[in-house]
Amino acid sequence: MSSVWYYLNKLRSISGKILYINLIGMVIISLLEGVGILLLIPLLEISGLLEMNSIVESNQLFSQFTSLLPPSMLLIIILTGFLLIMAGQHLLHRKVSIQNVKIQEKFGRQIRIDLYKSILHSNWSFFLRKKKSDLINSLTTELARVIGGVNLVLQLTSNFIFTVIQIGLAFWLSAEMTFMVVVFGLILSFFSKKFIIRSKKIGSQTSLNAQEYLSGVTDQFNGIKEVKSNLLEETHLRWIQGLTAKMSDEQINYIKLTTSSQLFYKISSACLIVIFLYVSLTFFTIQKEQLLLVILIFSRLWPRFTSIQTNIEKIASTLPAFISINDLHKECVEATEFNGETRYDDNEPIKIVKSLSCRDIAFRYHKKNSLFALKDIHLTFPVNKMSAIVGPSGAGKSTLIDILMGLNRPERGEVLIDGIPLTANNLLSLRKSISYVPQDPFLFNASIRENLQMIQPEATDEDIWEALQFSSAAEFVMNLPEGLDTLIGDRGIRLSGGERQRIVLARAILKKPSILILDEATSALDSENEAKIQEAIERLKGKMTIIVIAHRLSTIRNADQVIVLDKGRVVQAGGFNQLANEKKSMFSNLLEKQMKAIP
Ligand SMILES: Nc1ncnc2c1ncn2[C@@H]1O[C@H](COP(=O)(O)OP(=O)(O)OP(=O)(O)O)[C@@H](O)[C@H]1O
Repeated sequence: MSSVWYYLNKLRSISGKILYINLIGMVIISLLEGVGILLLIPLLEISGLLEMNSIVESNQLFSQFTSLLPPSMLLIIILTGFLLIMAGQHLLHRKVSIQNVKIQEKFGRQIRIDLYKSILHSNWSFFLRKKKSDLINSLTTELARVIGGVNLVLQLTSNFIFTVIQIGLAFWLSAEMTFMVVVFGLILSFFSKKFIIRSKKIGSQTSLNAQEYLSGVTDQFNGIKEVKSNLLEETHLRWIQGLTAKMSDEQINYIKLTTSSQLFYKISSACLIVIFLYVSLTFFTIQKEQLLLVILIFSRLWPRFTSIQTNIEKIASTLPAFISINDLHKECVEATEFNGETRYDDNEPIKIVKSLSCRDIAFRYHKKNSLFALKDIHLTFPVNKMSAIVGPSGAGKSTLIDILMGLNRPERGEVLIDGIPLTANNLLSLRKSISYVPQDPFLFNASIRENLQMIQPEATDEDIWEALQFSSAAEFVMNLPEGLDTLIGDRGIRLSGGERQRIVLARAILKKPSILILDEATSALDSENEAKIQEAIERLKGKMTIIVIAHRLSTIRNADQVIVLDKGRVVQAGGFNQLANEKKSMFSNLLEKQMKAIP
């Protein structure tokens, strides 16, 4: 329940005093409804159906009131009063309902933003641990269940207020009878605990199924080429048939559960009325007028008991979503990269004067696992020089880059910027001065211009064309149907791997970084384009610090230094020719293999 309290508190702080005003509105609506029913008393008296003075002592109030009115006007006055009270109640009800939706929307929007923000601000190791589809599921399905759950709590509160007021009115009419019904209601709610527990269990299953569904569908569409080329359609169809059957069963079980709890309540209410009538007529010599009124009130009250029960069951089924969203939120807070006051715009890019370096760095992805992805790393990346990192697959090249960018924190040792350790204080500034081109470049579903301006919103067309020219992308962009305004990605035209890489490179250059990091940036290029990018990088040399991860050693011939990694350690470092001449070394081996591979 602590997760529910957490979100109720949030609701309170997000909505402010309007929440309490609305709760008071609900109380007034319930009171007006009660008064409306009480007005039936003088009506029934006038109609001669009942003799009201005989009902309860408190009704003498009505008699005193009605005796003040002229008898000929009595019916009209009471009917007008009834009409005004009902109209007032419905008008207020409308206002409160609209206000409720406003409160719910504001709350829903705010917690969506808060969760999204805390996910975005989490550190890189959080993203390495988490499945993308689970995060999407949390931000969509689970969050919607939490918002729905909070709305249910609001409904429960209004039901509760209504019920308490109605009980109060019923007490006024007959304390013994009301006491009996309330005791009966409490006994029933004790027995209906098992429905609530089962609801929570079904709710947990709902969460698991939704997670499995989204994760499976995302994986399969991401790998649709493998699915089609390996004829895996049938296997995946069987998976979805199995999972959807499980989801249907779970929904049917939930409906069975809620309908049986309602059945339980309805049969119990029939029993209650029978017992009530029997006890009243046999032991309490109750008058028929009083009986009629109490039945009138309880016929309105009892459905409220049932809906309180249904509300609690529904809330129980959303509890697992509350717990999972709350846990995710806590995990994000623990994994926050920067503290809450950090303003992204306030940090200027860092100006490196001498070098970026690593001092005695060691890093493991899993602390329990003794395997070090990097160990004993002492390196210096001189400013405005080009450094290349090479090594076999799994050597730790990408891990080293992630540490340099401050995405991963070393377990031992530190990254130094001109001798100053990289900490949370200068991390943002460092990131602002870096442009990174990943192995698998990502482009948004937008035009080429938007994709480039995303990183540098104030870039002019001239800047964009210059960057495209630089990355050898200008020619093919010019030939696209709408030039810079051509849509790319899923909804636009498809670009080849090489074209995508050149656009992403142009985007990186547009930022005018002081450090350019290229992770296999030329891997998807043909030799002609690769040569063009080589020329471009040559042009950049001396203007910015360039760090390149390269598999194709031909691309790093002109690097100022080459660092060779193997099994997480630096095994060689020096100039290209110097390393190539070190016989029987890792570098000369790699070089030899590549020479042989070229026909
Ligand atoms: N998220 C991760 N969780 C656990 N281990 C990881 C993770 N990422 C990488 N590793 C491990 O760390 C080691 C270094 O991986 P890294 O990706 O840095 O190598 P690499 O030299 O960049 O390889 P490649 O050239 O194939 O991209 C490998 O043993 C790899 O299995």
